[in-house]
Amino acid sequence: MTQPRRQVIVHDSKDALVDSVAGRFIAEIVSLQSEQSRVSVCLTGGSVGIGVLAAVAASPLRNTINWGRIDLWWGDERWVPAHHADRNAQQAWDALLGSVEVPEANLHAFPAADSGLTLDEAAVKYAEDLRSAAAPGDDAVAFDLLFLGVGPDGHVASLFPRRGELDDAGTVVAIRDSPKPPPERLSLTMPVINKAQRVWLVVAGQDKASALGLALAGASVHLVPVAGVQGQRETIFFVDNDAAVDVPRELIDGND
Ligand SMILES: O=C(O)[C@H](O)[C@@H](O)[C@H](O)[C@H](O)COP(=O)(O)O
Repeated sequence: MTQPRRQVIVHDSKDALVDSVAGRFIAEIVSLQSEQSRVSVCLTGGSVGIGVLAAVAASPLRNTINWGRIDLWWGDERWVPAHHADRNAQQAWDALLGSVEVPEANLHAFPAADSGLTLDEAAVKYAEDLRSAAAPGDDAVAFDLLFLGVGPDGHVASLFPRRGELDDAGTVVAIRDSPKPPPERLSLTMPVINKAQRVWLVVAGQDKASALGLALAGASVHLVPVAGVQGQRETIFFVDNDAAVDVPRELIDGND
């Protein structure tokens, strides 16, 4: 098996980044749908991840994607009611999913805080959903494409530095006392993130520069969780100029 590809692509601004990634996303999904009957995509929360979805919605090419043949999952979720403004799935619906013909059955959102489940039961339920959609013998879906945002502390999904969840060998974890509000969340684990064929990280802002620079210079996953991210085929960091200031120059693949 060839070595997984890692790229850092720098954009002049956050707006340029989300527009470019939206275009690449549409092209990638159309290409994948020409090769396979269904495509699985794992979405992220965060302003840049949601910005990409809004840019997809604004694209005249958005319906070149066959929304009937794409399964959408989430990398993490805030433990809030189903239609709460802070909910990643609600933000994705508002930004894009409410504007395209994606069947309800294709949306695999985490249970919400008003689902009647406890936080721990919700984690178990999502793990069961991942397992039932996985290849035979596998414990979770191997996503064709998984998006991640990155926090100023290097967190991805809801996996934060120096926390036990980083070493969890399961598939879904319940998060309490999250450093990023709200305090209770649900998250995929690092093994499930890294099972994805393609991982696209979307990172903007000066406040991310240090964590990104540390991660790309080889810091440990416990210090900056983004350091532990590695897709099976590719890992692409889409960053704006502000977030790229501490990235070793030799790692930058040019500007989009
Ligand atoms: O639920 C969440 O909050 C996100 O999943 C989180 O991991 C986010 O992606 C990062 O905090 C980056 O957020 P920004 O893109 O807004 O910087």
